[in-house]
Amino acid sequence: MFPSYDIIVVGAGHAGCEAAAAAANMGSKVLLVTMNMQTIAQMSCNPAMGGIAKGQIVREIDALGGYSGIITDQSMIQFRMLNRSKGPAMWSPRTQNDRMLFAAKWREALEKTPNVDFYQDMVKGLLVKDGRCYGVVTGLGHEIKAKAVVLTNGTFLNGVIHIGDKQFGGGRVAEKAATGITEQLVSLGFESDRLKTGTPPRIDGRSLDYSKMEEQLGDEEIVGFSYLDVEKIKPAQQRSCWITYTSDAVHEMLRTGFDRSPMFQGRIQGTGPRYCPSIEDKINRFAERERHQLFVEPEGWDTVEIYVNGFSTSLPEDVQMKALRLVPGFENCRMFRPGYAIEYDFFPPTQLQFSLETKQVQNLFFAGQINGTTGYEEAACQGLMAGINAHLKAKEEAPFVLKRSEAYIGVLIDDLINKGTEEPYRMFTSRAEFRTLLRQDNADLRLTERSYKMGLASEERMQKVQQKKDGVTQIKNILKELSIEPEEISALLTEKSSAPLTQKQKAHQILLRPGLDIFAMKDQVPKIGQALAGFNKETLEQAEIQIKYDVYIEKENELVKKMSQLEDLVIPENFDYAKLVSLSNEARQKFNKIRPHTLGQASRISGVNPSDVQILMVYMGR
Ligand SMILES: Cc1cc2nc3c(=O)[nH]c(=O)nc-3n(C[C@H](O)[C@H](O)[C@H](O)COP(=O)(O)OP(=O)(O)OC[C@H]3O[C@@H](n4cnc5c(N)ncnc54)[C@H](O)[C@@H]3O)c2cc1C
Repeated sequence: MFPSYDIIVVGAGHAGCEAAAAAANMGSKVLLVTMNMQTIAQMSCNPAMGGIAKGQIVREIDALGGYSGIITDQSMIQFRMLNRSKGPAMWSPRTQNDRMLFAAKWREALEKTPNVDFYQDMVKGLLVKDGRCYGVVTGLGHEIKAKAVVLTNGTFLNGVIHIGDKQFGGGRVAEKAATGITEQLVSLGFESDRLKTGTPPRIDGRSLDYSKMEEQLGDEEIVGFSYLDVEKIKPAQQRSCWITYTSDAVHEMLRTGFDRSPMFQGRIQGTGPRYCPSIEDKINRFAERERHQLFVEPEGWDTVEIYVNGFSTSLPEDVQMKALRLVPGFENCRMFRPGYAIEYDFFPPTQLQFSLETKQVQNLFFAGQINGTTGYEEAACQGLMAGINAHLKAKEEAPFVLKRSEAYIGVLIDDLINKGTEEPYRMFTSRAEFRTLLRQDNADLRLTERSYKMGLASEERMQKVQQKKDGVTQIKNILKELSIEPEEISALLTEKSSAPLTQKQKAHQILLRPGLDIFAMKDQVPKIGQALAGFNKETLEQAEIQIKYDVYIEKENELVKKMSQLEDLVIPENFDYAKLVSLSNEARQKFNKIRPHTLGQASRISGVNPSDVQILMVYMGR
């Protein structure tokens, strides 16, 4: 019934969809097996993409030729560039999306991708022989063969849902849990563990009083995620979000449910996301806080359903409802669906190689929540990388690995593999040491060419990047050569409270002044306006960032060079750590388990001290 495939992707969540698209676009014949084809690219939690650090990841996925950026742009109902008041390293795009449109666009995009076949069934096990995976076995008993398999099971592996004292199996509410895979992998020597996450109740927007809330408008300019020209909504069409707050009364009401809370009664085994806690966790941990902010977010264009961001909970439904009705604007609210918590199996990611192939079983790749991460963006980027690497493995080519200095995706995978995770891992800008280099505005400059050379990013993408690169160089040269007389710019300098020029100065030098920007200079100084006519906004902005932040960028580049010296020191594959008696026990255990490839990698493993690295270095003759 089934031909033999190059790649089988198990699960059509954010990771699975990107994995299937990437492998297929590189030329592999792909089968996407998922339990329910109606839930392809389902947003399990809030209908939003991007945000701090996550926005950078979506831009990187797009730069590499993934679909998440395009689909997010096509389905957004609101756009905001967060952190605009800070330096560009911190700018992070974020969208509110139409949940159903997002999923529909993903399915459409996959159906239009040549080389992707679909099959709806639950994968119950893997075909493994001599330490190599060569296919899957489904619930209906089909054995389907492939050169490599990517597992992206999300929260479905032995998932258990909790609402108050009710508890039932499920991968998401109203969807079955997946069984069989964990048990088989454990029997093959994999370690698995439990994590948990939660989601808030969904409310009927017609029952809310928005006059009691603060309106949160979208930006006046919509930048979007994709570097391609994707048609987006007009700023005026955007839907607003709203802000309201909990209060002491709300907290008191929530506390009445603590005795039936799965979290406080110890009925949930897994660790939850520290940075995205449930409301009961927040009022418990931050008891001194009088109120917590709630974001009231529409779920789409044609629905009245509302997502109450910040009110994730697994308390009993009656308590959820009573507490919500004490929130300003929610006095008469009607509930569509209660909030719930879910716990599920994951596989500590220290069991993976940088390609996301497992160490124990060759040609088997893991991506997404199965690796202990949380978030659509974190899942999608792993899916993309696993899809690329599964394709490369099937073609017997070298893996594609991104360094920490090249992409947030590199930081994420490096963290997972070297540090593992004991709680759901999400990305933050603080996890990246080279933030000035890893900006959302330059992901295309950083990554597209590499992807193009590998056969993933399209010709169109590559041409756009080349144009941008050339344009930036030209703008920088123009500004370096263009002399501005004091009287030509005096009005602008006065307006910006900047000291007047005493003699002519190069435009490049003037742009370095705080408060001055390239667009004002272009608009108000005719000579500059003429010289820069013909460059688009994105290219001008890029040139400005590179000019203004040149010193910081250079500093980070220097640091990258220094750090890469350790990255170049390769540790022999079968290195015997038992020989190094002065290593700490913890370091020896971790080195044996993770088997770092370089001294750089060894230095980043959690529990390894600089002294351990020094011992290694001395032994290796440095
Ligand atoms: C209740 C809940 C709350 C969440 N809250 C947040 C949050 O607040 N913030 C946040 O950032 N993230 C949150 N998440 C996480 C976010 O949804 C996930 O990180 C993201 O969706 C993971 O993507 P994924 O592709 O790894 O898996 P998923 O999106 O879970 O997709 C898994 C896919 O695999 C399929 N599948 C599973 N097992 C099998 C099998 N054996 N055979 C065939 N198909 C299979 C499923 O049908 C599904 O299509 C939440 C998730 C849930 C469920």
